[in-house]
Amino acid sequence: MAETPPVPAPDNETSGLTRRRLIGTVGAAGATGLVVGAAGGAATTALVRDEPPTPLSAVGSTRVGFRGPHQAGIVEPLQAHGQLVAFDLAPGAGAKEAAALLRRWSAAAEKLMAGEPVTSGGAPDTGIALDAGPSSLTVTFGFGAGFFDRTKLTDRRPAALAPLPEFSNDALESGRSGGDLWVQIGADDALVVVHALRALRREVGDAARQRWQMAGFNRARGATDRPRTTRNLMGQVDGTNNPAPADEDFDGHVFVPRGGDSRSPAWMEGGSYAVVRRIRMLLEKWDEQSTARQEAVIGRRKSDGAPLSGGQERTPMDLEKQNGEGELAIPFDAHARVSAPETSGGATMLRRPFSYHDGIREDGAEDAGLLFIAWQADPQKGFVPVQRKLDRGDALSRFIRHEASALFAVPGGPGEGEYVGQRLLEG
Ligand SMILES: C=CC1=C(C)c2cc3[nH]c(cc4nc(cc5[nH]c(cc1n2)c(C)c5CCC(=O)O)C(CCC(=O)O)=C4C)c(C)c3C=C
Ligand SMILES: [Fe+2]
Repeated sequence: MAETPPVPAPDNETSGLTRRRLIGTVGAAGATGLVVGAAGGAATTALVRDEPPTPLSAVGSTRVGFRGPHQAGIVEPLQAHGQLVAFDLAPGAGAKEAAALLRRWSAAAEKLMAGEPVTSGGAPDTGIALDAGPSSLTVTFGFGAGFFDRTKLTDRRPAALAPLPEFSNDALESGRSGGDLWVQIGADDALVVVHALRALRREVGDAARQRWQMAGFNRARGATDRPRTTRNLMGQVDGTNNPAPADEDFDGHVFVPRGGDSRSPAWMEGGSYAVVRRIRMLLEKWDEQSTARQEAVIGRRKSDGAPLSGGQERTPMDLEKQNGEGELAIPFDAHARVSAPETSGGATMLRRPFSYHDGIREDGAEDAGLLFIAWQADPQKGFVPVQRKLDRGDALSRFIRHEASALFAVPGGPGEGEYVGQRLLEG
């Protein structure tokens, strides 16, 4: 079937992230690449809703390509649902078992991202997504530092994958940090995400054990009336000053260059490094602050994300501007000022987070915050210098706790006939 151009997803866009990986939309249920439930999608819908069936919308039919220079799930617009899962290789599993797992995972991910069912070792598809389209599903795979020891590929471990330094504000839980292997799953439908999660987990077999899992969400496509950057659970517009793929130096900031560089071997060409931080928001304390105080903490207006130096959301911050009292309009310790490349020696990362809300903790506080995911060509030129500065003097740090941390080398996207990580495991 000839694929139609992708349908824009205005309310999911973040800072002009393009949909360049989106290979198109597929037509109404029954079209190539879509799977209709055993009883027929139309009949099922009519039975449940007592109304005529609606055609598959852009939300369900948007499909992202699995193959390409970069893995999917880095530059695509934020999806409404996500699962982050880390695994450790099983005792006794080495490079051979890891390569077989990555081969199985890649085959499954390609089918899942096309909206197709996945059978596993003779077991039929679980059926969880049988009547859904691909729903912008992306599956992304990464390697933690321990992977290279367990597979005896230590000499191929990138220098850029060195452990992150400790920060004074960290309260990290080891059980929810680190991991040999990482899978990021995102889609605009929750069942599509869980379908992918279960299909990929079934492929693991004896090769690895799950270490941790985190579920997240963003605003759903169609939930707002015009293009907007997403909001986080503090109510802030979050993502405005992300680098955009159209920026001249975007690839240099986010992806490892052709042939690698001094801190990344050639097998990482087209790849990126994902810093994953589970950051709890102290929401009760945050809610006690006036809106003016909350805005001063970030340096931007809560209503529309405009900088406190004036203008609209996309107006560049004027870091010198003073208010009527002769104070800096964007305070000295405002989060947006402290983290900006202009004040951090040009350090740049692409932030692509999910929010999370896991209920109430034992101390009665909300267990909610941000699954912060930062993408960069080298963490030493992105996350690390910025977090060092934030750790020293960020007004936001009084309202957040970093509770889990991981760093993964995410290799480039697979070429035709390749599996993800093949250049590492067979190169
Ligand atoms: C080390 C990197 C960063 C961490 C950790 C971090 C946590 C964090 N941030 C917000 C909310 C906002 N951040 C904003 C901007 C912003 N944040 C970082 C880096 C980290 N944030 C950067 C590099 C920037 C961009 C700075 C710039 O160039 O202007 C904003 C403002 C809007 C925007 O540009 O996105 C908000 C809001 C939270 C809630 C949080 C931890 C929970
Ligand atoms: Fe931030």
